[in-house]
Amino acid sequence: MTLSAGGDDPFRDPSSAPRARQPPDDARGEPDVPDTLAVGRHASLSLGTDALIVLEDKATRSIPFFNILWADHGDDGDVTIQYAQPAAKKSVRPAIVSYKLDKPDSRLAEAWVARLLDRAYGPSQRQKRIKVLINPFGGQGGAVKTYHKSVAPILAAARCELDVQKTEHQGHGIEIAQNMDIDAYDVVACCSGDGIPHEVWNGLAKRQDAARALHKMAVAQLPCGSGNAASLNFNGTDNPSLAALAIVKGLRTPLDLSSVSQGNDRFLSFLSQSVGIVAETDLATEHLRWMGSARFTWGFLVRLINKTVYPADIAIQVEHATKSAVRSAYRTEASKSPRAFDDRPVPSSSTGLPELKHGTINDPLPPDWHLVPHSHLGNFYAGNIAYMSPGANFFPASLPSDGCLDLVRIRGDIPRHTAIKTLLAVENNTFFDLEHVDYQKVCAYRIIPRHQKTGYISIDGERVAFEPFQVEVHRGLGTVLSRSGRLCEAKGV
Ligand SMILES: Nc1ncnc2c1ncn2[C@@H]1O[C@H](COP(=O)(O)OP(=O)(O)OP(=O)(O)O)[C@@H](O)[C@H]1O
Repeated sequence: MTLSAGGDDPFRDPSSAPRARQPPDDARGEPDVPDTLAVGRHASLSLGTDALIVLEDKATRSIPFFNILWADHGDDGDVTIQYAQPAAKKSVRPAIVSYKLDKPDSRLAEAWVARLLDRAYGPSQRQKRIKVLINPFGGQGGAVKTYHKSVAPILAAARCELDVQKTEHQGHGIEIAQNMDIDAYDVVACCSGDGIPHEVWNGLAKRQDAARALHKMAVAQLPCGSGNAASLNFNGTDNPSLAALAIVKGLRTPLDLSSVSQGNDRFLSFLSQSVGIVAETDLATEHLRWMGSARFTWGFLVRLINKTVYPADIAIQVEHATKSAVRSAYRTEASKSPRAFDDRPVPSSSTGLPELKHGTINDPLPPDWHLVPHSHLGNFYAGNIAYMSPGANFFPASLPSDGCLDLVRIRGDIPRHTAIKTLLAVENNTFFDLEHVDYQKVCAYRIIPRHQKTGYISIDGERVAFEPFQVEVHRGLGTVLSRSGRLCEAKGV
């Protein structure tokens, strides 16, 4: 490769080019720090546009700033950089480069390391204080091993403060979140499936200071379960080591949470609510676990081919009724630049959960709502975020904090070939535009199943009673860490 001496070219040969210098930042009183550190006769470290350029013996390699976990300098001026190095099977593992400055200068090393960390973290909080919850029974039961092998080394290299606890029984995540010291941590990271994040949000919701706790505590997932939608959407991966890196670099992001009112209960949902084919496929195929993810496809096909219908009466508060309105709402948000800071006001410690604007399922239907019979309903599926499972971007227009759920309704009596086309369209990202897929943005609804004694209702992937329920969205009530600060890591519309 020919090395040029161009000013901004990250691949320039620093030994032959004049050192590029950043103007001093008078406001912060930073010394004049060069982009490039000479660390040997034929070696240098340069701050490029998006990456650290390591030149050694005329060979260059670049380490994206996103992958830089930490950097340190010693009194003698040596510099040590820890980063997440790509490894097999789309994963990363920590690696180190360590160099001595040509001329020991600990002030220069300190200032350069500070600049490197600024580039590496941007507005993301460094050295996050993380409460790690590990569900030893999540997924195939490998969460403890996965944590120690793939996750902990990344978090430790990034100098995160870690407090690790295993969940010991069902509902333990609720208890832990309900009683935790929210000022001692920045993040609760769940080494689990989607079940523990669901529990954590519900535990935070039970506190006297629910609004503050849900605002303060970012809930993240280190994917170790059978359903890992939270990580797919916010970390952009279901690989545990890459998810750890995404959490290290994640930006605080407001997330809508919905209240579900059923019987005399009120609880929070962060992911989805489904009645009909998706709920039944998810929950009634446990005995086919040996099939792996094929169990969903199989369960789906059987019900599609039988043209199963799930009649219900439904009342909806619609926010965007047509696909063009939904698309335009999505594009307006997606065109904004990444959100660097969480600009929501911090709720006081005496603020609990928001009041229900539309009452509970036991209250009369609000006066402006209308129950509409859906006698041929096949699929009622409300989603808060895009991916429901790998390759299943069911809600491509979803926005984490638009105050809406994306609601999909499909009739159960559509022709079989159309139904199969629908299934394939989810994987091909053409689902949204299918004519027979009704897709709206809604802020509240009530659904009452009819003419069925038993059946399946899934809230965030967990089975609840087969009874009427009502849902209302609370805009930006919860907090996650995401890569963009405002969107899911999914192809939009
Ligand atoms: N030590 C434990 N023993 C039994 N159950 C537990 C334990 N810790 C957590 N759980 C329960 O495990 C359930 C599932 O958790 P999680 O989402 O992590 O795993 P999963 O494999 O994705 O789930 P699923 O079994 O729903 O597919 C949660 O309801 C949680 O309460």
